[in-house]
Amino acid sequence: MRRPKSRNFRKKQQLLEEDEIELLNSWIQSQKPDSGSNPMSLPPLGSKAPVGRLDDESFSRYAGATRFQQLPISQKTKDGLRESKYIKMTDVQRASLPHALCGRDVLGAAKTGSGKTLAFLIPVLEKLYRERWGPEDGVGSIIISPTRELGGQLFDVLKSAGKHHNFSAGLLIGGRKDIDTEKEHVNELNILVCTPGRLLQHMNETPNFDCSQLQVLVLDEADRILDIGFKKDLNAIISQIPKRRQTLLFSATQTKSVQDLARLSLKDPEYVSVHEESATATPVLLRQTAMTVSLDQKFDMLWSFIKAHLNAKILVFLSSCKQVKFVYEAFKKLRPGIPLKCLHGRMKQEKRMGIYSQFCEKDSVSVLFSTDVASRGLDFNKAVDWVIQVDCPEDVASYIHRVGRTARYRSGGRSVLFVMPSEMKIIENLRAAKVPIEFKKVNTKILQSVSELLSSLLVKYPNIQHLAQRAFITYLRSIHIQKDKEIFDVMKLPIDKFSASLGLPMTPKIRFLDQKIRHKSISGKSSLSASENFDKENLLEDSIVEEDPSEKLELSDLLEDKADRGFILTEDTPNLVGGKTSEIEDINIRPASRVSKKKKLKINLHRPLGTRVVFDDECNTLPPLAKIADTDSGNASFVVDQGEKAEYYKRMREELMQADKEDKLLQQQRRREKRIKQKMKWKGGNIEEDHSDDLSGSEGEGTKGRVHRNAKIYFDGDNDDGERKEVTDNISLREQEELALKLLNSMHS
Ligand SMILES: Nc1ncnc2c1ncn2[C@@H]1O[C@H](COP(=O)(O)OP(=O)(O)OP(=O)(O)O)[C@@H](O)[C@H]1O
Repeated sequence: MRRPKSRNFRKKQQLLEEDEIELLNSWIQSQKPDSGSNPMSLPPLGSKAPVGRLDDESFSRYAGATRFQQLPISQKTKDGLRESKYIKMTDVQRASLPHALCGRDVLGAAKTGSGKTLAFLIPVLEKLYRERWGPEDGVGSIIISPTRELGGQLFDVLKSAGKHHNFSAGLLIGGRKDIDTEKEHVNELNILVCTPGRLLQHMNETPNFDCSQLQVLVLDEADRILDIGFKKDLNAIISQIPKRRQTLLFSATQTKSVQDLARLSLKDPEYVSVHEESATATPVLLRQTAMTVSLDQKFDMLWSFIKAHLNAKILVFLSSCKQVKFVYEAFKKLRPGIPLKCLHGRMKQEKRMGIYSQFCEKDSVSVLFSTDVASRGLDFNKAVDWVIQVDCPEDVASYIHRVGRTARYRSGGRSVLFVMPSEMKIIENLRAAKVPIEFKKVNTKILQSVSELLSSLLVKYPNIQHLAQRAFITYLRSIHIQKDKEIFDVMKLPIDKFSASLGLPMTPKIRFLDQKIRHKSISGKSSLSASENFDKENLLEDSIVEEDPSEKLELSDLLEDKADRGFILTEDTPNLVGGKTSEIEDINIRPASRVSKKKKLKINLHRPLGTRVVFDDECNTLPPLAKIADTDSGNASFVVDQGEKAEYYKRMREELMQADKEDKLLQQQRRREKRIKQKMKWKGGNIEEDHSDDLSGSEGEGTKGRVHRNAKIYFDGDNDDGERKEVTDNISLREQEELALKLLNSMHS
């Protein structure tokens, strides 16, 4: 704990601060274009030297500034930075800080991991400091992040760089239960780090929420926040904050859309793009590889990769929550020999944060399966060795952010992109965007097939089978809804093979695809049926693999080099099992003989001829029990026992027959009850109406009397004809006679 400072000390400190603020303010004033001095002039866009010609004398001493200590910023910020080990500025910090400190709007673009966070946090702290912002002034700055995890990370950096300031700051992100406590205190906060949804919630629900004094608005990952997904929220937020403010937008893939900038009412923004002229759009120390992997081999490839990199920290991107859940749960059961984790938007917030911080731990090796929630901004303590993109990113920007989770700030990293033959256009796009990606063919021979293990697992664990079905559907849907149809065409996918590769006993029905196929054949674009179409694609894929001479060359290269057998990449793969022969043996590499892909696909086929497919109540297929996995014993092993299989079928059939019988009985029972109810109703209603007739005493009074005399009175008007008939038929003759007698009696009396 700090000892309370004496009054004299505090006074002295205050005077010093006042002097400092005066000095900083006069410096800022001198940078204004109409101040008579030359405005600070920065190099043209994309210049390699971030801070170049600075004509103004008062500013010249900052021209060559390379360290934070040399900047015209408060001692408190300097101390915070020094203690957090931030000494030298990065390019983007050197280029943008002078502008941002002068109060200008900035559009900052720089590669992933290049230090953009401090480039906007320092100006926030400085602006509020110079304005002598205090608790009574309320919200002075809002920093918006697209994801909760990134919000948390920004908040941590803010806390460490700004620890000597007296501002109050809060992290407002969705999924937190303590919204009421937040509402009580949000007006006392000076700096809000938030996600758009939560901020808007406070704007709409928190009484007296006031940000009318806002000084600085920051959008981290600006292009993401400005895109369609956040459009409504962001527009609503912007409409509630003052127009007179400083706005800082940062991203590795910055927006240049005039419309976006107009939405934010930027004033002559400075576009600071320090790497625009760089030879590559991605970090220099990032080595990027792409390889063709057919859809049905993706999981084999992923499994083989993980098994070959048991000492690495690997981040794996998949396209949907369902994919992530399935791969995580299934691989966990198969125990690859490395801790597995998963992160997606459907998880509870505490769990999400817990997983995120566990994965950040420096020395732990693990695999994190994630959706794009982890694709932007997250630093993971600079500790990720590999980024694997199992599913193709939706565009180049998304690719750049995903791979940017490794090779951050002076550290190296590697990435692998699995591309399906139908998605090859993405490689062209990436190269056009200056992404240096090396293309490698896969050595399918050294792939370990996981599909067989999966199909056994699905038999044993119905919940995983359900996850597999969901993963299958959502993956196809994710492709179906992609905008870039040149890359993503669901009709080109080997759907049956994909289903088999997930271990599913048969391909689930895909409604949206059926419609698409029907539409296609009606419009005459294709005379092929769906399966014919897919078969054609499959054949195409096979022929590509079989006939490519370059692949043959690489295969033989690989086979000669034993160190590379652990995995698929040629040349140097630093995180390979690395010469540890015992581990290489553990990997259980397939024999090196050339197995044609077609043959392999046959092995993957999960529905042998003559297998009966059994459906459950919800029309899901029940597993045919091709194999039973004994995964609990640690290593997944197979028991391919015919007797056991037959026993399984018998049991299944008996269970189904029993269920059918029970269903029929239940149905009968329900019908009977309904009949009785209706009869009772009629009888009760009749007596009641008789009584009412008695009371009215007049024949013509009310319809009820008339209805009684009508022969077809017995049934509820809501029932349909079919049901009426059924009930009529079921009233016995005796009952009808009784009824007629009753009616006659009532008429006579
Ligand atoms: N001046 C600096 N000196 C030392 N380390 C720094 C400096 N600036 C940033 N870093 C470190 O570099 C890493 C990346 O920084 P940051 O997260 O700000 O990058 P970014 O450009 O925002 O990346 P992304 O585009 O992925 O969001 C962090 O670990 C951060 O602590």
